[in-house]
Amino acid sequence: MPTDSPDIALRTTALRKVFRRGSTDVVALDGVDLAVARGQVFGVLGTSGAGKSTLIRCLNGLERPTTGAVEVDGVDITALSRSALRAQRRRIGMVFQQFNLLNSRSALQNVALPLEIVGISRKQRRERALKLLDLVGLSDHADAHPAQLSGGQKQRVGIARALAAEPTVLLSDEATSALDEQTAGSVLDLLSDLNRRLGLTIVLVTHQLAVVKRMCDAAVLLREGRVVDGGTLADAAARPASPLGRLLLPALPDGGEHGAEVLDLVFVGEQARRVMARDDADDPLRARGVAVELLAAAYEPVGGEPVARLRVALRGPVEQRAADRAALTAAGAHPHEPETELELETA
Ligand SMILES: Nc1ncnc2c1ncn2[C@@H]1O[C@H](COP(=O)(O)OP(=O)(O)OP(=O)(O)O)[C@@H](O)[C@H]1O
Repeated sequence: MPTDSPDIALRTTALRKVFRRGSTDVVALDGVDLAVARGQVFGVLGTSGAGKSTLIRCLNGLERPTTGAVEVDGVDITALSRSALRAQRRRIGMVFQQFNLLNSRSALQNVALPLEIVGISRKQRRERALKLLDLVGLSDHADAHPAQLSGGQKQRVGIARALAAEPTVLLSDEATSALDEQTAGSVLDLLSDLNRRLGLTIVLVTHQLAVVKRMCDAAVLLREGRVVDGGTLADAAARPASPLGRLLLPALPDGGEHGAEVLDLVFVGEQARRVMARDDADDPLRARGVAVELLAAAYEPVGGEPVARLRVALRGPVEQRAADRAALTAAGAHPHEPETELELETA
């Protein structure tokens, strides 16, 4: 069934996957709804066991969901015959944590492999693979074998291979988790570049918050097979009750403050810029005579938008504090109750 909006590259509806383990059912996905807009970088964030791998396998057609739909380019891949599914699977390019390159083949031959499988001529394969290697900055390594390449270079080959069949969506399964920070950064920069230059839709499945903060326009947080929160990162950061937003906020140092009401203020976008510039004319901490004391501040881009988080103490009497809160909200702050930093546990 076609999607109602042509701008959705990938959609899941009420996706459910139940595994039978002995005499018990394991619900790996429990009604997952995703809508990834064309050209978006979309994050799927979750702890170990949340259902990320199962979701990936359903998205790329390796696993049939128990119920629910997976639409790629408006085509429900769960309803396809085997041969139609094989063809449609090319619409999703995969990048893997461990690269999954064939060691016996050169970089060029690895990139050309998906084209070989669909019967493209040797000459055309070579031309296209060379173009793709150039796109990922590896044109001078076409004849190198994986053993002669660094981790970052291997992943670039993996990305070029994933793009060979001109997919609608590039699905990255922890693609930078096995790389050191600097190399991971350059691979993420490459993905951002491909997103911008080619308008490539990218889904990043990861347990790394930093990857989502740096890369994604929007994300969902998966827990025990369910989407517990989602949306654009800036919106999530601004919503006090958002579990995703709380994970995305810039970290503040721990430290108790006694004898005062402590509040976290979150500013997003232009307000965040003004607050951090401490521009007296606009600073909501100074405006309106609010009696707050700044305890700590942190600033970070989240999903391309600046986010400032300030921890303040309200010192006045009860009525004054209520007025201060209202004034801060009116000045664009989103008050959050401070709590122990939420960590996304890693596997
Ligand atoms: N083939 C299977 N048979 C039975 N149970 C499974 C199977 N695959 C996954 N599960 C169960 O489904 C749940 C989700 O697993 P999944 O591997 O999708 O999580 P994950 O988020 O990818 O975790 P990780 O990051 O550790 O890989 C887990 O409880 C897991 O034990």
